[in-house]
Amino acid sequence: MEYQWILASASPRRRDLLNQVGLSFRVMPAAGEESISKSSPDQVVMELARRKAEEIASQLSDSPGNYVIVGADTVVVFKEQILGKPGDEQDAFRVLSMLSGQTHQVYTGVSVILLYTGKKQVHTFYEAADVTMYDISPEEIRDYIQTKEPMDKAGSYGIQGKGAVFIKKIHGDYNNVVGLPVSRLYQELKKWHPEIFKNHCTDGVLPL
Ligand SMILES: Cc1cn([C@H]2C[C@H](O)[C@@H](COP(=O)(O)OP(=O)(O)OP(=O)(O)O)O2)c(=O)[nH]c1=O
Repeated sequence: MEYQWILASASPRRRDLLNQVGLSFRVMPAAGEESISKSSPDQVVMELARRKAEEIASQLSDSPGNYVIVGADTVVVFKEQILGKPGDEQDAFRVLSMLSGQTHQVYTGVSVILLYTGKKQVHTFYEAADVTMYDISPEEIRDYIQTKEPMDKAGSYGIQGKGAVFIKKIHGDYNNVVGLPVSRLYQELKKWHPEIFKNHCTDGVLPL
């Protein structure tokens, strides 16, 4: 069976990560209703990821063909607070001051919807990692915010960008912090529906 892969995300980082592993896919960003009632971080990221994938699945439900739709959501968690993207620069300053010198968690939820021959199947999981930051001075935080890099990122930093200079150590999957745990995604899908990789790898390396 032939599948078309769809990344239900506007995140350039997620697009880069899927490209990195050689998948061929189309991007269809979901508007994503990101408000959610109070819940644990793992439930929050799985629910938000599922909503993004569901939104695109409903747009494609009348289109002929078979689809693999991938949605994801990333949050930072510190002392039981769930931190998404900063509301403004002041908020980014507050968040980075809080994370300075501390260890926080990054949760990414991933939801995959398979649409085939009129059927729908959903598989959702999450991955978490610990990230420890060096002390960051108020001046460094101000300079970093000037770069604008924090503004579209959960926890107000990008480990893959200039924010790398603040990272002391990480325990877990680096790509999970960037926004998509591609190895876990691959391992989950290989178990769930190995045939969906067929003919979808730009270089023929993936399975297989
Ligand atoms: C912690 C961290 C997050 N992020 C990013 C990943 C996500 O893109 C973003 C969290 O916001 P999300 O709402 O997960 O994703 P998004 O709005 O960018 O894209 P979409 O909803 O369309 O899928 O934070 C980094 O790029 N680097 C980091 O180190």
